Amino acid sequence: MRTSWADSVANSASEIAVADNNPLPRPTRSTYVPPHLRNRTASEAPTLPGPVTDRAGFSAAAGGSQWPRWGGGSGGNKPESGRPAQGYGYAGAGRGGGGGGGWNNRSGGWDRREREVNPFGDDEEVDTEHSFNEHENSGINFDAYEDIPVETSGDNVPPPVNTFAEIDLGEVLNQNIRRCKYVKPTPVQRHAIPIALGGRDLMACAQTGSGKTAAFCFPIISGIMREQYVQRPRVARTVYPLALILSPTRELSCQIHDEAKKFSYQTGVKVVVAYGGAPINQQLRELERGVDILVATPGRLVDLLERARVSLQMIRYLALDEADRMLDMGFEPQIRKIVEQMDMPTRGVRQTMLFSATFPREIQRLASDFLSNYIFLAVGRVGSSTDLIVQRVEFVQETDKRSHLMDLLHAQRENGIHGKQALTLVFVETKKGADALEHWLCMNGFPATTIHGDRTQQEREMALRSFKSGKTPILVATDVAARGLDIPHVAHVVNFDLPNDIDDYVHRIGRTGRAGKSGLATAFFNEGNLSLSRPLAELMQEANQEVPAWLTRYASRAPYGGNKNRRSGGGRFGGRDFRREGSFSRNLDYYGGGNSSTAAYGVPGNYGGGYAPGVTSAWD
Ligand SMILES: Nc1ncnc2c1ncn2[C@@H]1O[C@H](COP(=O)(O)OP(=O)(O)OP(=O)(O)O)[C@@H](O)[C@H]1O
Repeated sequence: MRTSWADSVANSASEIAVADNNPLPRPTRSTYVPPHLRNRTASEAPTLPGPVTDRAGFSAAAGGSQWPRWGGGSGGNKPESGRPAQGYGYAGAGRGGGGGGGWNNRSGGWDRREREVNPFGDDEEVDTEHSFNEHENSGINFDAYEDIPVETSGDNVPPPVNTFAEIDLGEVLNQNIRRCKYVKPTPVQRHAIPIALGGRDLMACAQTGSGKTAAFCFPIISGIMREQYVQRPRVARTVYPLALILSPTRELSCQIHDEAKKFSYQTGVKVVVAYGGAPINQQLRELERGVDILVATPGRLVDLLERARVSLQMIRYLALDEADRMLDMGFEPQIRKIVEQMDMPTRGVRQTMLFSATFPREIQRLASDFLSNYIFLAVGRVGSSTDLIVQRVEFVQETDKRSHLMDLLHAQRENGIHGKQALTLVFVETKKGADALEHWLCMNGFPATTIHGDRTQQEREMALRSFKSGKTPILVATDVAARGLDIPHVAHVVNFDLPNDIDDYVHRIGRTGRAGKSGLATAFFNEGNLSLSRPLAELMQEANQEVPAWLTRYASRAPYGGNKNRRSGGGRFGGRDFRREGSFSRNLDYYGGGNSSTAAYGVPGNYGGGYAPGVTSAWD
């Protein structure tokens, strides 16, 4: 019988208790000793593993742990891959080999830990059992993700886990996970975390709001915690982060930074963010205080690299969030520069993880340049939207859009369907259009603010704060707010102007219906959106939405557009790992509900190439 994520939530505390007392063979786990209590002898610091040929990667290890314990002590073995794979448990976390080295070689040592601001705002000890039983996320429909089909392809795919307790990320990180009230891993976390802990490169595609941030943050933080002895070069004013997380927008980088700070609280792992539009000196000062994980937007990072204030020489982990956006025409040259033309260890030496809710095949092909013997993971159909979001499409002529929006907002206000705190995010195509609509809404008694690339960073951040707090419950945005932003209580996303690309639509509507909550998305469609009619109708159908008859008629007449080759094999489970076009080995794993996945990876590319002109304007 399948165990659902939701059902398991209720039982998690007991599962964890059982896991802790389980007499069955399980990975042996030495007691985790916080870094500040460890013996700090610098003599045994290993250097960065040298480049390797292709890695054999994951293999079973004898002796209780399913995976080899390369991340362990100075006497431990290294993986063939040349970089550490992490087994269950700490295997001594490097201490067994004879004392160990310093905590990396950060200046400032442990004392800073004492001054670390508590990002949870709780200063009491976290009571494990109580915390796991607490349902802060009450109202979250954890079942919602259970019927999602999961596909993995690649060699020797590490098996998924069902609970955080099975993974053993380390007690401090576990405690932070409990503080976040994450009781069970989401499906993408169940699969991606073991893959990443196994040292494997990963291309992961999972629906919006399904917990991808933690899926890449946990293994990185845990990995850095294990690698206590990395000796970093000492070059005045240059810092050497061990992990780099790149994202396309400033706001998203800030959000990932905030999340990563929470997850790494009291682990000794330092997270710093660098993004454009904010004073660089302040960011430089932060960097100088020490950095293990650098979260950055590409533009600001290139600046820091060119000033030689950051070196990528010690990077062990590279994560690209919204990876398909990062590799599209707007960003690809910058990403290539950062990854291939600076001093970052080559693929195969570093571990590379790419995450997004959408992964057009042509972008997958590009992305494979950055990956080595990687595993492809798809949770749900690539580029699909979650059926937690009720999608409506209304035929509205350009000239009627404002009054139509007004009707929606009035109805929403009167019905109070979504409660007092309901926030509405309205997407428009241009920056000027955003300003004009915001002004008009305010004039008509609807407090609104706006976020787009022509606003200063300060204005952007203020707008976001004002929206989040409910002070201005309507945010008019360009695509700068389309990806990644996790804003609680967004009940309604309105596509006032539809995007040209269906993937952009998927990300936009994904600002609601997150973490198992439901949401509403309304789109205004007219003849100007013809090319989107077919992919939109298909997407809605796949997400079990009601497709208006008029949209079906438009779709049947429309040329195939609005789609960057997302859907190739047809059917719900078609269109996956682009390597399956060849005879790549694969492994399919279902949580039920999925249709047969054996559909051929059909039709060859009809990649239209590129994004609509102007969409990069708001990106960093
Ligand atoms: N295991 C978990 N249990 C409960 N909530 C979780 C869990 N993992 C993540 N979340 C919450 O789910 C929400 C969405 O997570 P996240 O922002 O990582 O989604 P995402 O998949 O990256 O979405 P997007 O594709 O839009 O970037 C966040 O509020 C996060 O705190």
